Amino acid sequence: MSRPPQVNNRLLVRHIAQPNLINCQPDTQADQLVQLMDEKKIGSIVVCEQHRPIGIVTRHDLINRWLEHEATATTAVRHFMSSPVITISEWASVDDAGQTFLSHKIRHLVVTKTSGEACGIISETDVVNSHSIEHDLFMRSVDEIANHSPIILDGETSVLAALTILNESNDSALLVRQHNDIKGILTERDAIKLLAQNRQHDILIDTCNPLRLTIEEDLSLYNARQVFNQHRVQHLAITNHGGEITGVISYSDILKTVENDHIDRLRELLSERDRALEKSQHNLKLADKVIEASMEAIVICDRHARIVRVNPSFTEITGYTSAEVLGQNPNILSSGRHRPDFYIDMWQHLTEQGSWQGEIWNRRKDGSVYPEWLSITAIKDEEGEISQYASIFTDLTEVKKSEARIKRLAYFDELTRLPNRKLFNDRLQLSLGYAKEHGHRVAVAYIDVDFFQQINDLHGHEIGDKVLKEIGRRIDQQLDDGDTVARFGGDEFNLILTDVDDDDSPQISEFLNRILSSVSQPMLFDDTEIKTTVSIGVSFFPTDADKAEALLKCADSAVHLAKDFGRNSFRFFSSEQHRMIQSRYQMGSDLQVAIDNQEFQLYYQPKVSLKTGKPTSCEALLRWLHPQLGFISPEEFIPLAEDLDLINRIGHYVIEEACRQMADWSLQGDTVNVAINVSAKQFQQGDIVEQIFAALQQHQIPPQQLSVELTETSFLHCPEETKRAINELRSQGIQVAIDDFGTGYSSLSYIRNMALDILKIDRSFLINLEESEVDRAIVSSIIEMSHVLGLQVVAEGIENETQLNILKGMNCDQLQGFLLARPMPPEDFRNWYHHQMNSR
Ligand SMILES: Nc1nc2c(ncn2[C@@H]2O[C@H](COP(=O)(O)O[C@H]3[C@@H](O)[C@H](n4cnc5c(=O)[nH]c(N)nc54)O[C@@H]3COP(=O)(O)O)[C@@H](O)[C@H]2O)c(=O)[nH]1
Repeated sequence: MSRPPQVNNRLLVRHIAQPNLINCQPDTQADQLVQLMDEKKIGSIVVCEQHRPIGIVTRHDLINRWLEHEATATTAVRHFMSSPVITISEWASVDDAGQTFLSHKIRHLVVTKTSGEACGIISETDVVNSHSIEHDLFMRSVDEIANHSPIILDGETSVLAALTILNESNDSALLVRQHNDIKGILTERDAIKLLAQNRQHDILIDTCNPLRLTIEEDLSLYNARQVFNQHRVQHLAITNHGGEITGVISYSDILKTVENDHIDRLRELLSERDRALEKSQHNLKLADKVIEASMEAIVICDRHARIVRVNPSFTEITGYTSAEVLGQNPNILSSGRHRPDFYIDMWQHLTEQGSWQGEIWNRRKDGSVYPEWLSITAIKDEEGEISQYASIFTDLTEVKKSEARIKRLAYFDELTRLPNRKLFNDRLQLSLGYAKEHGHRVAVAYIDVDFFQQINDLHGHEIGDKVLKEIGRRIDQQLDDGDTVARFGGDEFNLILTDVDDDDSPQISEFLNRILSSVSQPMLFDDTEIKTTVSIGVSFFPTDADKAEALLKCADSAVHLAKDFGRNSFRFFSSEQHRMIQSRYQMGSDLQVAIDNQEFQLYYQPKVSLKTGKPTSCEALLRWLHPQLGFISPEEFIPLAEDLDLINRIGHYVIEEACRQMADWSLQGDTVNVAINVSAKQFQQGDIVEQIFAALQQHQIPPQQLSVELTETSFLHCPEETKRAINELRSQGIQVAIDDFGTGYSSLSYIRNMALDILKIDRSFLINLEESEVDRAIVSSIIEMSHVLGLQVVAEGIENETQLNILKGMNCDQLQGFLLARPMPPEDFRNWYHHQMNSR
């Protein structure tokens, strides 16, 4: 049989128990017990059956029994013993024994072996004596605890009567008086002796036990105890300083006193223990709640790494219920992603350092692998041995997703999921580095969506976004491994092509044609069909540039070439373009100077009525006389001025000069109506209307003499501002014309909404008027529809009589073109005008 664990440094019952247990059989008679108790001078006898305690009889029980049932001295003890017997294991602590005494209100405990056999007895006194009570005994005097009102009986009292009185009282001794003096003492032990001698009936108490020994009442209990031990007595009478008997003190009173103190201390100890227990139970409950409610998964394992507890978050994360994992090793969660070394290191660290934490991949019940942040702590017991492992982990799946998203945002375009500018640049640098090392070529393409703004304006941004995504997808589909398509934002896409043979190889042209063809296929979003195209500009490393930024600039400039070519096409960057770019930069700075130096002039080109053949008005056309380069076409510098935000200053000159010229002609007696061109960007500035009204006012020109020509792009880029400006201009009598009709979006609904006066058909429709039936049909329709909308129609770019005759048949209102007159300086125009007005 294994020995119960020894409680460290704690006194055990077996250390203080009296081992020679006096016991008897259950059928032992009462009178035999009295003999035994008297003979052994003991206070109690244990009744055993097959060595197991089944009852107990004390001195007090026996006297009581004797007095009540005198005639039954032969009664077997089983009939009056106290049963069952409260026992205590020899391995229990003395404190536990003290607690048992208290809780059962008894004075003796039978000590048993682990087998249950009785092996000794322990009294409350033994427990008290086991503690260091000397100090307490010193601190108290006999006077403090003595019984100062003892039972005092006359010496003539019979023993039987005295015992009856004693038995009925709580006292264990009484004093005997003779002639007013205390002469003797009668105790329970004396009673047992008398019972044993069967003399209780025939004698008086004055003969029992003469008083031989007294102690003074101010004696310390420590000294009193020594007297008791020295004389082997249980009771003593006490005296005051005058030698007068003042009370009785018993040995057990002394012990009881200390015992009471001890019990008080024990009680305090117990209640402290209760409080601690309550607190720890409370803490346990709290810990329990925390574990249950924790958002983090918690796993508790025993010393053998077997799972003994998991919380609901564990089940939520792993999919395993508590019942499925209890008793299992946590390696049931292993994902297989870590090498065995990983786990070996982890356990080694855990054992040596007491904890481990880190990121680990585990597998859920459904087989999916997930990342978690795991902290394991080894918990040690009182002996310092690892008794448990507590693991806490959080699912990092969402964190990883966020990290991936942040990474994606940093390197990828959110809308199309294609690489963004940053990633594109990184990859381009890498590609160029590699190409330099190995003598390879790299192509960079700049892809711009044609008329994307119109898609947004017409169908809304949601569809616009879908179109961009689809274009990105279609381009991506055409790429080989190692190539990159990126979106920098807006409607721009960029390509890196790494496997390029030659700058103008059919291979790259075929590839670019595939992109053009793929993008131009119709797209269907819900019920909306969208058709769009792209323009592509391409530059090559190392031919065009050897740096990433320069290559992108070259591709950007080539895309303009593709757009000029009519869009839905690609163009390679050329050295001619390179020169043009250079000259464009130069022109930009020259333009600034031109504004300051007033290098501009206005030329005037007449418009003639088809019916009368007489001039109706003229169009003011801007000329820049460059000091070195001579005349520069507005087609060249107006877009540049728009790009450089110089158009407003230039436009202001045009308004001012046209009005000044009208005033000048007016002074000379000619009222000439003039049309000025207004760029879409001028509407964005916001004060175009004010500028016009101010100039008219300043030069005293009636508004009806002025008309404004604007292109369709003004409606597209800033429809609200344009509409407001048009309404204000028209409200003052200024006519508004839509220029170059047919080259842009050609929407008649715009024209109706904008409330215009004049529509100018672009000259591109007139070039092939004679040969092209389609063009004739288009022009004729435009004229007809314009008339329905109440608009005057001007056909521009008339260069020959055939065009003139065809337009006459179409009922066009006015004509403009080289056939009639080229744009002229003001003086020439005036001469021409006079000539025309005066001719027949
Ligand atoms: N925002 C401003 N734009 C202006 C201004 N002045 C001119 N422009 C625009 O520049 C473009 C080119 O103008 P220009 O070089 O002056 O060419 C005009 C005519 O010379 C040309 N034209 C006229 N008749 C014929 C012809 O029979 N054949 C032929 N090949 N060309 C011809 O057309 C231009 C006038 O076109 P339009 O304005 O569309 O009526 C041009 O777009 C101008 O609008 C300015 O001050 N501000």
